[in-house]
Amino acid sequence: MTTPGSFDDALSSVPRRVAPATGRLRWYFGPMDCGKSTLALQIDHNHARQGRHGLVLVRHDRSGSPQISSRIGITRHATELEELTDVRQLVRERWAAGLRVDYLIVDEAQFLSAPQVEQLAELADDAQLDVYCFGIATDFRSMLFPGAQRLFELADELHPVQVEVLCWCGLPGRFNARVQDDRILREGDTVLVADTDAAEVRYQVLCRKHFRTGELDPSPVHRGQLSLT
Ligand SMILES: Nc1ncnc2c1ncn2[C@@H]1O[C@H](COP(=O)(O)OP(=O)(O)O)[C@@H](O)[C@H]1O
Ligand SMILES: Cc1cn([C@H]2C[C@H](O)[C@@H](COP(=O)(O)O)O2)c(=O)[nH]c1=O
Repeated sequence: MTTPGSFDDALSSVPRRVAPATGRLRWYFGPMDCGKSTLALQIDHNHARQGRHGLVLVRHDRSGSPQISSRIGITRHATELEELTDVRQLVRERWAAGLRVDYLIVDEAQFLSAPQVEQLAELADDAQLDVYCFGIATDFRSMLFPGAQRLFELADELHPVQVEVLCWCGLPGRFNARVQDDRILREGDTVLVADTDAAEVRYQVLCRKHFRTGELDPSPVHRGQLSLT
């Protein structure tokens, strides 16, 4: 017996999954450039290869397009999440069209609102979807993004992404500094979509000491600005 309008009710008309889902909410986090989008695309590929059906979601990809783009060169179309998108509704629409949803991939998940993260937790619990979220934990001021904070609070699994991004001094970098005219910006909007090699405002991953002191690379050869010849 299912309650009309519930996930169980909506699920009853949907074809069975090929492989069992675990219904877990997973949060993969790390600084810019550590390989999160690459990992998101790899996980999607591995699930799809086994006949599982995923919904690939993104909020504010750097490319400006609704896609997940990895700097290693692979991209995949994704559904853009707007500020007020109800993720449960997106899944219900798939079910209503007779499509299966086994897992969700969400890139740039730091930009989600707290209610959207709660919706993902509900989908994991009540519809047993496997939910994989990827994003940076802290902003240019080293404060948690609201979406990241809610993920730390709610996720079943926390996964720091293993690839180290090095500060110019050689220490592992964890802080995403926002840089303009070779100075670290300490004030501004939380959301400013840009890349680590952008022209005007860019981001640079630093260790805590150099994030704190504001010291940027003293030898710009590391950023390809000097010729060695
Ligand atoms: N040509 C390349 N060969 C090997 N690794 C690369 C290449 N270009 C970029 N990368 C690696 O890709 C990673 C960035 O991946 P990406 O998924 O875009 O990161 P994130 O989503 O965490 O910002 C960096 O760790 C970088 O070392
Ligand atoms: C620190 C910080 C970052 N952003 C933006 C910049 C990029 O567009 C993304 C992170 O992308 P990546 O895939 O992890 O490289 O976030 C921002 O808007 N505000 C910030 O404070």
